[in-house]
Amino acid sequence: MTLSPDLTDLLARARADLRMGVPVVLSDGAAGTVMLAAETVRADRLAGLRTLDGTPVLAVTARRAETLKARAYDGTLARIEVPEGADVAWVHAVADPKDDLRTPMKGPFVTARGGAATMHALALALVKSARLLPAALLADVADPVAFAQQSGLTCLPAGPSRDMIEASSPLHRVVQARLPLAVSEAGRLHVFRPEDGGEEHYAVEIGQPDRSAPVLARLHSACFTGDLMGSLKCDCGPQLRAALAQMGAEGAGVLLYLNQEGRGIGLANKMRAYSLQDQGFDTVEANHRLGFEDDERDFRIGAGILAQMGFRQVRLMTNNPAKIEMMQSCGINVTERVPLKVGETVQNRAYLATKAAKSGHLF
Ligand SMILES: Nc1nc2c(ncn2[C@@H]2O[C@H](COP(=O)(O)OP(=O)(O)OP(=O)(O)O)[C@@H](O)[C@H]2O)c(=O)[nH]1
Ligand SMILES: [Zn+2]
Repeated sequence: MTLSPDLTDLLARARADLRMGVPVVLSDGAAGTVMLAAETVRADRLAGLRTLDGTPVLAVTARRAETLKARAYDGTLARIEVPEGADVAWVHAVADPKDDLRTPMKGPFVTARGGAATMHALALALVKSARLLPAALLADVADPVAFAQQSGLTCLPAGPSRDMIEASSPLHRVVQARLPLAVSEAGRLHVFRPEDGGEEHYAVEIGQPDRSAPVLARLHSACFTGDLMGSLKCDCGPQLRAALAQMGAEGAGVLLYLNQEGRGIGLANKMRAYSLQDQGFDTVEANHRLGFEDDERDFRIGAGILAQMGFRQVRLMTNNPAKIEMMQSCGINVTERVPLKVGETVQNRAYLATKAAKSGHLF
């Protein structure tokens, strides 16, 4: 039926539900699971989860499990059994590292071994894509489709949903218009929107770059604190302005403003990482303690936008070799790396040094 939501719509709904604390049902034919985001779970919903067929488990990433000293038998994740008396505060304390140093002895945790962890991996991919803490509560349910219908919950087919989350949703240009800028009056802004209702991304085109020659390009990831607030903790704001200035001076270029705040974890999680940095952890350690990888960005998004705009060769303004590798593997030829070394401050010196030492940044 064409009026019914398709899988893309259901995924967008599921993300919104999880952010509100509403459960989502994952179905694999006859078997199924009800999931909740650990960050937004409420006491009544946790109690509801306990009335289902299976004992609830809290799925966390292997990164978070490492900090918690919980055994991760499933490779990239661990299924922590939720003890009988555990309440919402227990769930939050396991998922969120903010009080780890004050209360280091959270365990011991019992983690599940054997059996499939496919649903758990999907649940973690979903909460991550909803920009929540990477932890989810799950409990089995016998007839998932009927249960979802009775309870008015969004029901996702597990296999195809995972593929779609990992493939990242196709982007379409919705509008473009002239945007005179301080660096160049010949500016244009293009807005790209993903089919799954996720974050929009923008491209600022300066002048009329020749599509048959390498274009001066910058893939800039959103940084609310650095780009807009003038934060001294990173170099993003100066990098953004320096890139635009160089494009203005050369008369042509393209800057992608990708809404991948906090290297893809979202602003709330980035602020959690900042809070951990105030406890003494560096930028990479903070991400790991939260349960994320160092960098959760999907650079295929940027490559896809460049290709849609007709750019196949770039002179890429970056200090990050991973961006160059990703562009090349996505079919964008990086003919030259243009260094972007600006904005070092007393406050961001250690941050930049960590990026050089642990993430291979070139300074
Ligand atoms: N998780 C996390 N994200 C951060 C932190 N500091 C800055 N960011 C984010 O890091 C990203 C920086 O993006 P970019 O400047 O495009 O990328 P880069 O990897 O530094 O590479 P180049 O700037 O191209 O050399 C932005 O999304 C910021 O919001 C931090 O301490 N933790
Ligand atoms: Zn920044």
